Amino acid sequence: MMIAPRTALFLPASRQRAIARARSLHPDLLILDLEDAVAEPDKASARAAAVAAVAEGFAVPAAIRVNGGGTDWHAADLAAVAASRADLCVLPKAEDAAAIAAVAAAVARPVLAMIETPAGVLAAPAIAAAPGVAGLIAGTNDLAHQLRVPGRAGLALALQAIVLAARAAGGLVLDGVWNRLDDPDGLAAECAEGRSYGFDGKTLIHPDQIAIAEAAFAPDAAALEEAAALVAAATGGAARFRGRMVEAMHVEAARALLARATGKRHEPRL
Ligand SMILES: CC(C)(COP(=O)(O)OP(=O)(O)OC[C@H]1O[C@@H](n2cnc3c(N)ncnc32)[C@H](O)[C@@H]1OP(=O)(O)O)[C@@H](O)C(=O)NCCC(=O)NCCSC(=O)C[C@H](O)C(=O)O
Ligand SMILES: [Mg+2]
Repeated sequence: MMIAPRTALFLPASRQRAIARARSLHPDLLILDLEDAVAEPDKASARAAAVAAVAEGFAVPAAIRVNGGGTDWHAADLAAVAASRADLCVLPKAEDAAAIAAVAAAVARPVLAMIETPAGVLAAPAIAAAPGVAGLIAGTNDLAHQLRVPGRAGLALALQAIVLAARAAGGLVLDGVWNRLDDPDGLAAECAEGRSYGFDGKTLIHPDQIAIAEAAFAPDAAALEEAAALVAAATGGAARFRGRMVEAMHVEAARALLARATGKRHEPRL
């Protein structure tokens, strides 16, 4: 089980300047994209660039998002990831648990499955529990498109189903991207909403978004102080703590919060 990223930055593997810039960035995870961010004529060169980039190394863990099953590039992408030094593979438009297990076996590293179609949402519990799947990512652009909803409000049920499926399988779960590059307040608000749904972190598309999402998903000082006090005071069974009832699950949640806050965020435990 890897420590869940709070911030996962997508970048097109076809953009050398973005790759160069990413070397000095510190999201919890980089995702070099071969799928929708890359135009068809650039697919092969982007694949080679992604493999070269992860071979050179980044300061943080790096994933490669392959093209989906049924596309002309899928098999070559999987072979490239399998032979690469990528920490993770991201599979878009996941819909079938058995196919995803086969992808995880082929790339021989953990897979983050993107849930971004109605069929994917309905299959999310089986996908999250499939062998080799470390967690789920909500693909909100594709999901809104396919559900024919104009905005995030119409995604609420799907987003909560994705969180539910990931948690039931014990995996991590990341929220979708915020497209409006010039609206940091909107990003912060969407991060807060995603956190309230239970997401561990957010996928991002621009370096300027990293600090905003990191702040939104990091536990604040007051929460950490309270968690430490609760763990110290824990006696087992029901108890009064600062005016409220606490039981074992509250102590467990406090311990998890403290562990997450002190975890080495740039070293995934795979
Ligand atoms: C959205 C962008 C195309 C905007 O690009 P641009 O206008 O060039 O940005 P800036 O001029 O503000 O860039 C400033 C410098 O930062 C570098 N940069 C920009 N974006 C990134 C990045 N993501 N990672 C690393 N570095 C980045 C630029 O190169 C500039 O540096 P320099 O060249 O040295 O001056 C662009 O931000 C972008 O391509 N973003 C990522 C797009 C992407 O990966 N999309 C796929 C994932 S989103 C998705 O598909 C989710 C899901 O599937 C769904 O359905 O929702
Ligand atoms: Mg998508």
